[in-house]
Amino acid sequence: MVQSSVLGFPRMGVLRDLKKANEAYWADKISQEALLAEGKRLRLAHWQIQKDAGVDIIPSNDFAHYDHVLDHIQLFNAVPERYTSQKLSPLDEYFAMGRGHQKGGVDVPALEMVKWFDSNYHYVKPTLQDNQTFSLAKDPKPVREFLEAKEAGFQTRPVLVGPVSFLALGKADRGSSVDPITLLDKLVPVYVELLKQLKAAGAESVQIDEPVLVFDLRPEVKAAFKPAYEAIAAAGDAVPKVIVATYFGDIVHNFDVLPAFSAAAGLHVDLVRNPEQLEPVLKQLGPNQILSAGVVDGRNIWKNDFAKSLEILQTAVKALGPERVIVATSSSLLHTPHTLASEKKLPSDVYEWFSFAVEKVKEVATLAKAVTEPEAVKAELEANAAAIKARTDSKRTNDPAVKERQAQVTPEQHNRKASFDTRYAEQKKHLSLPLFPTTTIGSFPQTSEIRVQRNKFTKGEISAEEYERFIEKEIELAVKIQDELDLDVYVHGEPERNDMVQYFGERLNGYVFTTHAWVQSYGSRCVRPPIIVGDISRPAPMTVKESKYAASISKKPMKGMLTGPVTCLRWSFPRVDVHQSVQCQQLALALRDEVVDLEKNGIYVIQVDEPALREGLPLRKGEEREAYLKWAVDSFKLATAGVENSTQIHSHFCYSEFQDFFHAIAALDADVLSIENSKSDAKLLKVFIDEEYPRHIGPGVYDIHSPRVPTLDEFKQRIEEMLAYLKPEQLWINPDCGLKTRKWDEVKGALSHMVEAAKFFREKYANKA
Ligand SMILES: Nc1nc2c(c(=O)[nH]1)N[C@@H](CNc1ccc(C(=O)N[C@@H](CCC(=O)N[C@@H](CCC(=O)N[C@@H](CCC(=O)O)C(=O)O)C(=O)O)C(=O)O)cc1)CN2
Ligand code: MET
Ligand SMILES: [Zn+2]
Repeated sequence: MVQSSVLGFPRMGVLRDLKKANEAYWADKISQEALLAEGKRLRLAHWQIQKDAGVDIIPSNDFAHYDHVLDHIQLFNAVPERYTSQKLSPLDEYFAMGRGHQKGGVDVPALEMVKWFDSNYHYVKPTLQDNQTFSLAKDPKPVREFLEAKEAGFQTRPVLVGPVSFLALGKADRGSSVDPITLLDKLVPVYVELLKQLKAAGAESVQIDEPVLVFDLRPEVKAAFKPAYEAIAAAGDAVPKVIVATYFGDIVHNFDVLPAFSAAAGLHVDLVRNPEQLEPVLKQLGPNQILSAGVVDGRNIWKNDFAKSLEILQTAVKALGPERVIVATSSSLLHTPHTLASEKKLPSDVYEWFSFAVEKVKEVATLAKAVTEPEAVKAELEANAAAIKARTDSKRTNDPAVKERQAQVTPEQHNRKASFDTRYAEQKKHLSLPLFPTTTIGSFPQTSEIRVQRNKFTKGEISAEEYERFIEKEIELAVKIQDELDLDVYVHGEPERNDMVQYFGERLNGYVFTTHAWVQSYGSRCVRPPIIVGDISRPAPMTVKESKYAASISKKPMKGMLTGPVTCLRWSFPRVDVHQSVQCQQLALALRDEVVDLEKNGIYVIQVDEPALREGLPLRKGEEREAYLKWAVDSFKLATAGVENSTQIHSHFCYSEFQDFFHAIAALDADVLSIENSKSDAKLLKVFIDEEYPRHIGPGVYDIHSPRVPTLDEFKQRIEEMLAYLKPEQLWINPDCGLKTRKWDEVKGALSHMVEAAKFFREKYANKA
């Protein structure tokens, strides 16, 4: 029999229950016991969903209160001393690492959080010391949750982040220089001990995730697999059977690693991203090894094309026999929303095109049956074929006017009228900015009042005029606070936006949106990506009204604020029937019109955010990467190049790992870049000197993910460090990212320190000059 399996299930629950519980706990509104009980309720509910769907292999330990990599930091007692020394409860210590802790005399910042591969999920980076040791936490979470499931009648397969990936995804702590992979021999015994405990608890098999296998690996990392997996194999029957899981790419380029897994029961590969790896992978498997075939996409919301998946599965079954094939999701379903059943407002034709986590779980089970007993699931197969055909034939997808405009795009439209020197001279005259200009990245706190008013407006409980007036009041407040803080370039604060991508999706043709399709982004934060179903165009200006109003009441330059084409694409669920470059160019043309309209309406500083540019970068170096960068950069340029020299284009990136594609960042030709930097080594900025980057840069000086307010000295120290790498006349002073997740008192406290620090350096350098 072909079995079915799920690599991981979303954690939030139908109504973002986990988010609500976590946030209530952080606000001291519920007890630790109540929070843990809610976690348990969600785990049980999610196991039940999978069991009811007929899934054979159900995961455990895929649940996390904040992040699953963070779980492993605690599991291996790899918690930095600055947290352990606080003597917090394990749960509070865990949250302190995730989001910082500034309460009851304790003041520790969060660990660094970065993107999980090429997704919009963020994980907490293992942060390791020169003298790092590991040991197994008491009452290890994977064992506890396995037993919890078992007790409730679910036989599960625990999911673990593999030892090599755990280390390779980590970094040395500030002040340490250890290469994490050199710690492998210290970690492996702990790992083996954990596996033994799982076996003793009754686990027959475990899923060990080694997703780093899809990267180009350093030789040191490659070499780590053999000793790690040999040590596990040496434990023989004392440990469960191991399925090594990879996802988000192909592993063919790392086939020389596979002998390390010769004792593993099987291998999971992503056949949605890379169906072509099937044949070579089949040839690599040992005589008894199982293939877990990831055919149901864990990263999008489109209904599975059963005919296509069955073709892949049949090939696998032909080669291995039904007993050695498992039908699986391509990756964890963490990246998909909970259930389509919650969507009551989708157009009915479109509804049939989608499948969220609950529905995908059923797809996996249906496919597993269909491989050997198609008659048993005949109705499901027919319904699926009909839905796929309906989408292919739908008139929704095609807009000839959009195609026509795309055909007319010229190379010149991608370039500004003059080079940076000329532009900057005009901008300087026009904007009269001081040395070390201060600004923020766009959003100000999305208070619960803002959300409540928006919710009322959406439900029709207040009129459009009332809502508009409310938003104007919020903009007035933002301007007033910026006056008081004495910032140099203002923002309107984005109070009217539910999300920087969803907001634009809701104002563009070619999109549909959901009411409940939340996906975890980090910790308790979720996004509701809009869905691209057809050709995209802009029926009317999207942001002009708010920006114009903000500018009218501001005495300093007001920055217009847009989300760039690549980010709109990546943080939506894109279509799968048209290449992403085509969708991106459509978005770029819509945004180009918006940029020009803002300028026409007196907005002379315009920020076009592209935080997803890096995330979209193909995971491996090579042709695919260069092709992506070409269309991604072109889209940004097409969106922004329609303005006069005197209009200043800013762009924003919330990541600092741009060393490996710096040429693309430079090619954007943005007048000012703001980048996340506060948690990274200022050394990363060296690339700007090395590459003689001529334009202006604002490396973030304030970690906006944490409620913690940095001191004035911390700001000064950070700016001092940056000045070792950047010229004073190049430097802007700003936070890492937008401030929507912060509270006003945190923002006021932090920004007043930030402005004071900027003024300190302004004075210092004025005296020098
Ligand atoms: N798409 C996207 N990806 C991103 C980012 C981003 O900003 N957007 N930023 C980076 C970090 N990620 C982040 C992701 C989410 C949030 C965030 O704050 N999300 C909000 C939801 C934002 C939203 O869509 N809000 C809606 C719905 C708000 C809501 O919960 N309404 C209540 C009703 C109102 C109430 O009573 O509170 C409900 O629906 O139940 C709105 O404001 O209109 C949250 O989790 O709380 C922040 C950062 C990277 N990726
Ligand atoms: C994730 S990047 C966020 C940029 C946006 N302008 C904001 O300030 O929220
Ligand atoms: Zn950002």
